[in-house]
Amino acid sequence: MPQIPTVTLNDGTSFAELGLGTYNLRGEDGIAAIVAAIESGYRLLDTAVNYENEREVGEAVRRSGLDRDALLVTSKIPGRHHGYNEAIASIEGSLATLGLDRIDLQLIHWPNPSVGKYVDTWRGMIEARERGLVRSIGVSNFTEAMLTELADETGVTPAVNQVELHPYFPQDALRAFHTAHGIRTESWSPLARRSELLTEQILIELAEIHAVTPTQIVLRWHVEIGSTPIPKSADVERQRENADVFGFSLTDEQVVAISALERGRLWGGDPNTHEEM
Ligand SMILES: NC(=O)C1=CN([C@@H]2O[C@H](COP(=O)(O)OP(=O)(O)OC[C@H]3O[C@@H](n4cnc5c(N)ncnc54)[C@H](OP(=O)(O)O)[C@@H]3O)[C@@H](O)[C@H]2O)C=CC1
Ligand SMILES: O=C(O)C(=O)[C@@H](O)[C@H](O)C(=O)CO
Repeated sequence: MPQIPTVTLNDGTSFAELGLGTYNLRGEDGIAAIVAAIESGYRLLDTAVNYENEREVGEAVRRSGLDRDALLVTSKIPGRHHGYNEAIASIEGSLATLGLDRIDLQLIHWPNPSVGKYVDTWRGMIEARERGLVRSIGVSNFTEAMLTELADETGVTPAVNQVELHPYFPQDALRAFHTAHGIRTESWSPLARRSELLTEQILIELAEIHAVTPTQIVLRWHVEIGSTPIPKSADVERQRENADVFGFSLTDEQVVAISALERGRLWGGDPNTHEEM
C-alpha cells in the first residue's frame, strides 16, 4: 500500500490527503477496525463527541504502537457545548475520553446559527490552541458567510472546513471560496454512504479504464479536486481498497464527467437550518 500523501494547512501543519471516518465504529470491534486501518496506512482518524467513540479512537491510537506524532486525531465540539468556556471544557473532556494529551484537529461540528454562539466557540478554540490542547482548529458544515464572520471577528481563518461532499454534491462554489482563503476542504460521507452512487455508469466505465473499483474512482475524484475524503469502513479489505487511490490519476475531463452527477445535498443537512446538539 503506498503511503497516503500529505498537504500543508494554513497554520503550517501537515494534514493527510485521505483519512478514516469512524462514525458507528464502537466497542472492541470498533477498536479492532480502527487499528486495522492504521496498520493499512491510515494516519488521519475522524471522531466527534457525538459519535460516542472517542474512547475507542484513543485506545486504537495506543494499540497501534505507532508514535503519537505519526497520527492525526480529529474531534468535534457538539452544539450543546457552544460558547467560549464551554468549548474549552468540551476539548478537555474529549482529551480525557481519548486519553490523549493533544487533539491534532479540533472542529466545530455544526454552526447551529439559531444558537448564535459559533464565534464565541471559535474564540474558545483559539485559546485552546494557544494552551496547546489542540494543534489545528477548523470547522465543519460552515457556509462562506460564516467562515468570513469567523475570520473578520477574530483574525483567525479556520484551517479546515469539513462538509458534505461527494459526486452528487460537489460543492464547487464553496470549494472555490476555500481555495481563495487557504482553507482545506474535507469531505464527509465521501462515498455518499454507499448509496446508488457506486453503481453509476460513468464510475463503472472509468473503473474499467483505470483497472480499479468504482469506489476508488470516487475517492480519487476527491483527491483530484483537492479535498480530503474520510471514508468509513469497518472492513479491512474495504479500508485498503479505499486508501489505495494514489497510484493512478483522473484526467480533467474525467473529473468533470464525475462532477456532472451533481444532484444536491442528500440528507437535508443545510448548515443554515440544520441544528445538531
Ligand atoms: N462533520 C459532519 O457533520 C459529518 C461527518 N461525518 C464523518 O465522515 C465519515 C464518513 O462518512 P459516512 O457517513 O460514514 O459515509 P461514507 O460515505 O464514508 O460511507 C460509509 C458506508 O460505505 C460503506 N463502504 C465503505 N467503503 C466501501 C467500499 N470500498 N465498498 C462498498 N462500501 C463501502 C461502509 O460500509 P462498511 O463499514 O461495511 O465497509 C458504510 O456503509 C463519518 O464516519 C464521519 O467520521 C459524517 C457525516 C457528517
Ligand atoms: O455524522 C455526523 O458527524 C453528523 O453530524 C451526522 O449526524 C449528520 O449531521 C447527518 O447525518 C445529517 O443528516
